[in-house]
Amino acid sequence: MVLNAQTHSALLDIALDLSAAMPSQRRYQRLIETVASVFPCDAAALLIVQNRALVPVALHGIAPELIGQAFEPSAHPRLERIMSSQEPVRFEYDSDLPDPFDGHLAVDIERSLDVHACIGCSLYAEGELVGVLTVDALAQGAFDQLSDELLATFSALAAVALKNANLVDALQRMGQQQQAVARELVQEARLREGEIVGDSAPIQQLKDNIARVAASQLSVLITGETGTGKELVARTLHAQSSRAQAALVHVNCAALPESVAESELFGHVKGAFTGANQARMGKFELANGGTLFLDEVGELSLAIQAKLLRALQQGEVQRVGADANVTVNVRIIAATNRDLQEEVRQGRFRADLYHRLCVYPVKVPALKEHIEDIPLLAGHFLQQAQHKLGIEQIVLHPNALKAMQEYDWPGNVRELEHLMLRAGLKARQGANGRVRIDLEHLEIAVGSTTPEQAPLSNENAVAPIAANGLRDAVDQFQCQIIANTLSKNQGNWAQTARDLQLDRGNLFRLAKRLGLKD
Ligand SMILES: Nc1ncnc2c1ncn2[C@@H]1O[C@H](COP(=O)(O)OP(=O)(O)OP(=O)(O)O)[C@@H](O)[C@H]1O
Repeated sequence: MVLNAQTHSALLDIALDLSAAMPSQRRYQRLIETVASVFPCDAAALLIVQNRALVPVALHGIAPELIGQAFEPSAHPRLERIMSSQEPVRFEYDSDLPDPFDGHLAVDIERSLDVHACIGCSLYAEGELVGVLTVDALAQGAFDQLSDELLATFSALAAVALKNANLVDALQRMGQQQQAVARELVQEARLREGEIVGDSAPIQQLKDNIARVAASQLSVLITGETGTGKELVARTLHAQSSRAQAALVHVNCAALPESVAESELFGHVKGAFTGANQARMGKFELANGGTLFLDEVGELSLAIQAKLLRALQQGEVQRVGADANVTVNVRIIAATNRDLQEEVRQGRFRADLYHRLCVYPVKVPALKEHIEDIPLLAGHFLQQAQHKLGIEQIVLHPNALKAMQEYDWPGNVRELEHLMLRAGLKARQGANGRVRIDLEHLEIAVGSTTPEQAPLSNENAVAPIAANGLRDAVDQFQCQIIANTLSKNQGNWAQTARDLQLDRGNLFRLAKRLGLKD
């Protein structure tokens, strides 16, 4: 086959395009334009096989609205003929098989349809039929000089181009699907695990601080008012540390009665005391290789503080009743809402323990110090409320937001979290699907009255009978009472159960049924 310079450069163009990164549509159009520039034709079409039909993806000299339409081979005998042959098919100028593009060709070809030349090539890539290329010309015998060899060369290149574009499309689709799945997973993980929300300067500084110390093995003391997010900070710190794959063991020092504190922290051997029927690991051993989070560390008695200090100094623990020590490799993160330095001054906290714990102090700001994060935080908690309460969409009225920005937040972020859940519950009454939280749904009085001081209005006390009947109204009323009491008790379920004179297990079950608890 002897190629002239124009044909040679056209083939080269197609070959080069094969490896170039470009959108499929552009790849197809460049291919058909190259074909049209080499073949003495007035119209050309590139069609791909999709669900056994042929779909035009690039056209030259044919009405562009045909792109994307499906041509069933059974209804278009010329296309059927081309598809069933692996050689180029030349249709006689007077062939009585109808042209698939009848009525859509450029005007002058249309007029001479009965006397035009037409060739079709099936496009095979790796033995698979991927498409069809057709060329039409006004002039009778226009393609007589074209060799089958040249047609086959173009067809082979066109087939590979189609196959490539299909692959790229499929990969992109897969990529998009994977991205969507990944986005969902991230969203889910965020909702489950919790992330530090906020982009104010104090929160940014907090995040920087966490990132800085996470990679080290230093003991960290997290301080801040109640509900500011100290536990969340501890979890984030552990998750960003090299111990992230190991356990984060949480010890609530405030809930550790003196009598069992030593055994809880260091474990015991069988028979160490009455009722010790089995040996048991303490929290230190459980956290071996990981992180031990001593929450509310300021509540520990001086006696336990002494034992804790010894364990930290020696890197060893002794189970109650045991003779030998066990070596442990534990990173300590402690948290308190007390002013520990003041506690040291008052003789209630050991100075040496304080210095061991406070190698790297991290202070979590009170919510009133980063009030500019309220919109982000409120949005975050409303999204959670939306999930918990099965609401389609919750929006916040600007007046409600303004009131929240003027409020004092003595209970900090936890108070905001509970307020958003309660407001969602209230606003949901009688609404279907979409819910808007207005000022009236918030229990904060403008002028910084705390919720506890706000009078319990009739509306708060008794939920109106909802559209869904008494059962729904009772549920909503119970929800409201539990959420209110929980908020008053700063999220403490045991105290809430006591206040409501309910057994804790019964309260948990009820809260779960009402969607207040996971
Ligand atoms: N910046 C924040 N972004 C998202 N959620 C937050 C943030 N700060 C706190 N929270 C949420 O507020 C709630 C209270 O936080 P957390 O329990 O960590 O507070 P705390 O300071 O440990 O409280 P306490 O001193 O009473 O133990 C949690 O549900 C936590 O996920």
